[in-house]
Amino acid sequence: MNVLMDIVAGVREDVAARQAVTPLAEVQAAARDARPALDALAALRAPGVGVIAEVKRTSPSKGALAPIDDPASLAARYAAGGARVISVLTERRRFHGSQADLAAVRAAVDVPVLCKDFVVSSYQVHEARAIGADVVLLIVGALEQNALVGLRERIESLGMTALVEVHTEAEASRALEAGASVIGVNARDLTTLEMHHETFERIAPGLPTEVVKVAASGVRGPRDLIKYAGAGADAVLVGEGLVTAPDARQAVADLVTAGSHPATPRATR
Ligand SMILES: O=P(O)(O)OC[C@@H](O)[C@@H](O)c1c[nH]c2ccccc12
Repeated sequence: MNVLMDIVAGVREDVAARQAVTPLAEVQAAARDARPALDALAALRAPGVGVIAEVKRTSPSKGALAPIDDPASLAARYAAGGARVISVLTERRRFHGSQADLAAVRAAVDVPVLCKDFVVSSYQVHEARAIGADVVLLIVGALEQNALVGLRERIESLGMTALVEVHTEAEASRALEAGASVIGVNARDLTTLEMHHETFERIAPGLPTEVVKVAASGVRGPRDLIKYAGAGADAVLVGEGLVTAPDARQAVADLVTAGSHPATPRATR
């Protein structure tokens, strides 16, 4: 079994356990009561290369990255540095995240918050909305095409934005066919956990201009952001490089500065 399928199997078990405690109707009601979602699409389309800063404790490839005792305060530092969106890993088994982390972050910042998980059911989409998520990740490689389309529609019908993640050209075609307006290209192959640094440069030029393009994984500093910007990135998604930085606010600010420099492609567009 590949890593992605293994993670998804665990997620399905966790979702079934939660659903046995809290039925869908209850989560749907909570989603309806939540404060309306923020417009992440507009935030990502603003001039300059956007920084999506991630709250990430652990990863399956690297193990423990940083002990994050207070996700809300980390997120507040990211926001102070100019992060356009805050991503929160909510997956429990491999990433040691939780929905409580996202709820805490949501309460601490006023920028859009991304629920970073392995979403395979509409139950999870309603959960994400109920805890205040504005953006939900969908991983093409984890979903059949009809599920991808249905989940994308569900996310948008709740006023949220879907960030549709791909790692290959074939997945990018599926994302477009599913109507994605924001596509993330992950440099890491989630089935093997290998990094392929050239993935974004290969795939992004084939995407329509109106699609918001996010480069994910492996961004350690301004040089990487500038490289991705040159290949057409509208935003970069950064986890490890920020959670391990001595000063998270400064580390985000350095990326934001690089992304708004007049010489950086996309800075003035
Ligand atoms: O820590 P990094 O190398 O900056 O990567 C962040 C992000 O791209 C990574 O966390 C990620 C990208 N896609 C995912 C899907 C699920 C879980 C995690 C991810």
